[in-house]
Amino acid sequence: MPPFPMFVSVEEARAKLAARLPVRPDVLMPLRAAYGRTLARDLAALVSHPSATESALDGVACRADDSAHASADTPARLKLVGESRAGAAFEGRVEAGEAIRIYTGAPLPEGADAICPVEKLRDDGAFVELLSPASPSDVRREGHDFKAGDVILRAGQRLSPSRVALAAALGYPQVPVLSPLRVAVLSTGDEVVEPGRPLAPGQVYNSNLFGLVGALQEVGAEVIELGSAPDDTAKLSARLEDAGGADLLLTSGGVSMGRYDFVRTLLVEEGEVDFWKVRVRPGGPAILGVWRGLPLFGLPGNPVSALVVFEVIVKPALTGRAPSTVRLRAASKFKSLPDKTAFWRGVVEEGSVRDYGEQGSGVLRSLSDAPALVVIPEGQAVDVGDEVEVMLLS
Ligand SMILES: Nc1nc2c(c(=O)[nH]1)N[C@H]1C(S)=C(S)[C@@H](COP(=O)(O)OP(=O)(O)OC[C@H]3O[C@@H](n4cnc5c(N)ncnc54)[C@H](O)[C@@H]3O)O[C@H]1N2
Ligand code: MOO
Repeated sequence: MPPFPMFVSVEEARAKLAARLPVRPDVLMPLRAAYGRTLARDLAALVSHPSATESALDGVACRADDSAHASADTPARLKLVGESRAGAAFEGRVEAGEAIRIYTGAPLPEGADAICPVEKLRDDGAFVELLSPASPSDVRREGHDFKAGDVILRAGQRLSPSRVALAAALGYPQVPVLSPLRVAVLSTGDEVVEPGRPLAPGQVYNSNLFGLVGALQEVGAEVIELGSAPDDTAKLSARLEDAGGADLLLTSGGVSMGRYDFVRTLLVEEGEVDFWKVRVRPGGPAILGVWRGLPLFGLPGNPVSALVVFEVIVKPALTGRAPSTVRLRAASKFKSLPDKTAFWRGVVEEGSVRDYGEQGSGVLRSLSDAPALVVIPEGQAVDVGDEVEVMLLS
């Protein structure tokens, strides 16, 4: 028996990796640089939105009672007493029988409680005729979206474009975010070649490095690119030593059963192993350990396995969030092995999901053509028409 756990579940693998990551300090970051970062604290609104009760349309503001029976045949005739523009409010009060011109986002004056849009008006300069009743529902109340003091954004949320916009709307020029994790990425294998160089038979372009750098950037990590290392323990160690300042070493390849699987032997012989092998398909041979004081997660070399294990284990550990899933009807059969959760590449069509067909771990097109992972827990089979859990990848 090896002196470390083997065949851990996906959840155990996530938890063990998360436990190896350092706690990240908060930093205050200008909002314009914060896209993609993770909020470190809840954000409460500093102001209300809208900041005043305002019009949702271009038209006139008046009292609803004055136009309750207005129609094209019997228009309501009201006296124009002014206008309210966004940024230049009407300071007076709208009395019975009066209206003001008003524009979208402009403050509603006192006395008025309804809006009639320009399409339903005749305007002769001094008076307006409303051809249909002015509507109170076209008034946006102060604080209708959020009120000052309401907690609107939450710690742990990733700042997507809409959340960055929302943080600005709440009134924050800077936001507290988690300082990014620094992740060093290294591909291994004598056969791995950088694109742009000639490829001899038996060699393969280093697709894992590019996929993993992109996946890390997507989760807001700071990436240290280490390129690739040959199947040689001394050279592998030398490359990993270049990862100065990294919080995590992320490698691909060299973790399975072969004699040249040096990432595994490096951890077993020179480090500490938290686990080797996960009850997952694809990606079973993944390994986690510590080498010279740094956590090292070894992804399998097969390109689909590397990216799937990143999505289902590494990304949740880095972000602290389990993958979000949807439930869809299966349009083909799916099954897993008794002791492995399967992540099938699936195609989503018309609200259901079908098997992509080619499920080989070396066929990257299965992920790029079918960026949906159908999750089949250990020992389960799914029939056409059953509901399945699906992770939608970007
Ligand atoms: N006897 C057994 N053999 C294998 C087992 C097993 O249980 N028993 N597991 C298989 C599984 S599952 C996987 S996944 C692979 C994982 O192997 P390694 O992590 O050791 O990866 P390598 O052997 O180094 O490479 C596998 C495959 O991927 C290609 N590769 C590697 N790096 C890259 C890269 N950066 N870019 C593109 N492609 C890459 C490599 O050329 C190989 O074709 O082991 C099975 N074997
Ligand atoms: O998982 Mo390996 O990941 O089946 O090729």
